Amino acid sequence: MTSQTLATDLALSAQHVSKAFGTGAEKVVVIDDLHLEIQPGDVTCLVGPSGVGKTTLLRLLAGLAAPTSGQVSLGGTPITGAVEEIAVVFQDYRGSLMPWMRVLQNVAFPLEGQGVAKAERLERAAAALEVVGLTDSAHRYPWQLSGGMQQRVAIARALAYESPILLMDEPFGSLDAQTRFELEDLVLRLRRDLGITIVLVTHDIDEAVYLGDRVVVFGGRPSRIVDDIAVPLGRGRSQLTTRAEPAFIELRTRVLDEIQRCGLKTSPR
Ligand SMILES: Nc1ncnc2c1ncn2[C@@H]1O[C@H](COP(=O)(O)OP(=O)(O)OP(=O)(O)O)[C@@H](O)[C@H]1O
Repeated sequence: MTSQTLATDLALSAQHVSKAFGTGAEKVVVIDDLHLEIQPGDVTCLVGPSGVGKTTLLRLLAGLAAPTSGQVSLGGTPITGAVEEIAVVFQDYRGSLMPWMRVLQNVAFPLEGQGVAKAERLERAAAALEVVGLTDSAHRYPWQLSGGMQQRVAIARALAYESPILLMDEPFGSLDAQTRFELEDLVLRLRRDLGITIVLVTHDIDEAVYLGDRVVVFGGRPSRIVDDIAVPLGRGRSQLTTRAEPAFIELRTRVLDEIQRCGLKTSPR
């Protein structure tokens, strides 16, 4: 995997997408007539106040939930369920790893369901662990690892699918700041070295601006896109210098302002 590119030219898009939960008087429309096109090769960060529908949208984009109306498509082909071109990483890495399986097996295991032969499963798992810097921990159990390492295992598992698109839902929300910085830089490396298209939901405005080629701000109920910002910070970013750049500070202020104008709370770091 280290020498392989996972770049795709397939655009992931939501067209006229609406999503409602419940029925009758209980019905809540969370997303209404949303249009969003994810550009291949970009890191696109989705931000917005709590409850606005970010996770719901990510699940729709992943094919893990169906829109009430409208369509999600990949390269023009409608998505009606999970597809092998899209992998997903959730915040709750503890719930997603199996404690009785060693790290290598945890990464390799889901490939069994895809019909991948055992030797290739192990090879792909080992390559994915190398990408996330965990080769030395392949034979340990998840509970022997720190939270940040466990989330690296979860990322490795997604990489082992060799999917060109990675959707991440608050992947670093429960990690300490230093570990978070390391994993943010891992995300940038995945995009740079493997060409992976990444969509990342975060509450952290600084993280969104640091990682994003584009930051999409959601607000309102039903939710709509209140701002869609191209981030002109180049691709060679550094935790120390990028975050101090005037353009970075200007963008984070703009995003925070947008979210505060939605009248709800989120957390700048
Ligand atoms: N399965 C469900 N059934 C009913 N309501 C749901 C369901 N899933 C989500 N919702 C509702 O949809 C709204 C959006 O939820 P969602 O988790 O997508 O928001 P979010 O922006 O990701 O929030 P957070 O930032 O707090 O994680 C919330 O009001 C939530 O209660």
